Amino acid sequence: MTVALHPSIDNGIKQGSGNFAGGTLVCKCTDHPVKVGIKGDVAHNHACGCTKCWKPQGATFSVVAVVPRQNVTVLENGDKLQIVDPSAVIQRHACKACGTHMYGRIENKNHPFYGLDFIHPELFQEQGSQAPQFAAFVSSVIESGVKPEQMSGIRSRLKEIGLEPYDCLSPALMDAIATHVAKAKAA
Ligand SMILES: N[C@@H](CCC(=O)N[C@@H](CSCO)C(=O)NCC(=O)O)C(=O)O
Ligand SMILES: [Zn+2]
Ligand SMILES: [Zn+2]
Repeated sequence: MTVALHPSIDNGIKQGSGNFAGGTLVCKCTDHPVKVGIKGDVAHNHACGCTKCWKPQGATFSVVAVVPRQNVTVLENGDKLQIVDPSAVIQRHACKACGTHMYGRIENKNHPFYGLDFIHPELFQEQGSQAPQFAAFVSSVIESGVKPEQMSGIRSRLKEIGLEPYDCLSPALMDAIATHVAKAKAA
């Protein structure tokens, strides 16, 4: 049986259009859904195995990407949003009614990723945003109950669909973090 990762990638990765102009993220509520507008395409889209990122029912991974924070606007029913964990680095604004995370914001101005918000592209009403590029925090799925002996099958399946598995972030993002830290130390 094929390992289930996340419904938006289990049947293969659908490539983005390359010219996605942005769209609207919609939560799972049938009544008064929260709507968040996103300008432009997402970047660094990835499957994330960490325990903190929102996953749809039954999924082992989340699919999460970043956008500049100035490109994110709450359009409708923002009164339903609440911060899941105010002490987390990424403050995830979730719908109180259905639990869907609409955007995650970093408020610490010294953080390497300050200025970027984390969003879940599967919530776009529109098609064509950037496809997932890699898988991050893969070993962390064990913290959500996956058995260590299942990891080999999970990593193989990620590679099969074209997502290189990493146990932290991708080399490009880890390099960006290290560059930020090195510059801060030098200053
Ligand atoms: N093993 C932990 C890892 C959690 C973690 O560090 N997650 C990352 C990636 S989230 C999107 O890629 C992170 O930056 N978290 C900061 C935060 O969540 O505030 C676990 O699984 O919980
Ligand atoms: Zn909702
Ligand atoms: Zn995560």
